[in-house]
Amino acid sequence: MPRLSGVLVVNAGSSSLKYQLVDPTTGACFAKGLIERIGLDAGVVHHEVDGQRHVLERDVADHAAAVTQMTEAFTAYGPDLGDVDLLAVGHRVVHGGQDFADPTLVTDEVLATVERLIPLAPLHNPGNLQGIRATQSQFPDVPQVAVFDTAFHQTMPAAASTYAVPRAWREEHRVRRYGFHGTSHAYVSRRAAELLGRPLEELATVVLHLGNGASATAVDGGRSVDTSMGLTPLEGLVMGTRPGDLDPGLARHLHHVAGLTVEDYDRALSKESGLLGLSGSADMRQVQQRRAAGDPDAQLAFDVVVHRLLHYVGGYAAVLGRLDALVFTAGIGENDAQLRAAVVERLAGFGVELDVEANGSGRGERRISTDASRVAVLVVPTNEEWEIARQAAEVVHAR
Ligand SMILES: Nc1ncnc2c1ncn2[C@@H]1O[C@H](COP(=O)(O)OP(=O)(O)O)[C@@H](O)[C@H]1O
Ligand SMILES: CC(=O)OP(=O)(O)O
Ligand SMILES: [Mg+2]
Repeated sequence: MPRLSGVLVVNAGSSSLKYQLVDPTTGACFAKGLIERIGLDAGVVHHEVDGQRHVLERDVADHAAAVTQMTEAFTAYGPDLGDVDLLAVGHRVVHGGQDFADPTLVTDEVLATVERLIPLAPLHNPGNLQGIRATQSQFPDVPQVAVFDTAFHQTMPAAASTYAVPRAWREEHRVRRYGFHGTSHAYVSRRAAELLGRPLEELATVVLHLGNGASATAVDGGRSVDTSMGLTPLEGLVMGTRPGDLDPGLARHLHHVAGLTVEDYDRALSKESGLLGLSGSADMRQVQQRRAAGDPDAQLAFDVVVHRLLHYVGGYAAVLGRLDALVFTAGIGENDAQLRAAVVERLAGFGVELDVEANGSGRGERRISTDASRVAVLVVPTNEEWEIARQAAEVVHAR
């Protein structure tokens, strides 16, 4: 049998680590897994290969232990990584600041920069860093490539990336809008053009990445020109546990009326707001179940989510000056037909027309607007792992 060759993609979250062994050319996934509850009691390792799922309970103290569990799962259930030509390990790194506009070969200097940026992505960058260090020691001879969520948005014009705050904040502390989920927005906007059979260069697209974290991006000719997340992944849309846009006066108000510290405030906005704060559940499936049962809090949560989405879709159509395609992706965007319908039906006055059947019963990549619709509405499942593998392989080939 010919030896397998692929890129190992590692996406380390705050308490989880997702991995995939991917063919960077075709996107074929040879095996994938998820390690949950890192640093908590009763960790769980899920490994999926050849359509079979293996679930193991293991204590996983930290991300270094998770990388060891990952390689053990490959050895136990296949494919054995010792028999694979590993072209690279590709890492999702959430915050790259303004230092990285492209995927980058990991060096000590790159790691120092990712570490320096921890205060801007405290939920994400620490796990990313530990994941890289652990795979470096497990696979010392394999090139490690960092693929940044922020990179795709480095093309935003200054008008979109600048906050109207004092010069010292902007110049000394690099306070500006960076944007996230760039790997997903890049992949999805490119696939959308392919699906429409039109050159990416001529399309004006709004991509709605709606997962646990959520963001909207205005893409003009394949380049990000505005996005809803900012300095940190808290700005913009309503998310599972994050509120998105707020009045900046809120911090002072809560400090005065409730004595909230910066830490209290940050925890509430990172972990206790969004769908969770409004409805009691951070998970959109549960919100929908409660809403169907007549729960008014779940209904309000849904309405707030839709209202904020409309605000961004309309704003970005104006920023782009036209709109060819509106694209839904990630867990909610790909699976929640009711939410898509609620957004698209409110755009009827602009000539956007939902194909109710394609929206409700179709699956996978597809157009969900009628042929008469002035804007093509699409569902494009994201594939951040393939995009990371592709970009990592490009960096390695260019060396
Ligand atoms: N069938 C569905 N209907 C509504 N929401 C769904 C459905 N399937 C998944 N989701 C939602 O998708 C979200 C998770 O999205 P995902 O992209 O997997 O998140 P992440 O990768 O950021 O952890 C959750 O809110 C989940 O409830
Ligand atoms: C940047 C961000 O919010 O990522 P995630 O959706 O994985 O939480
Ligand atoms: Mg995600």
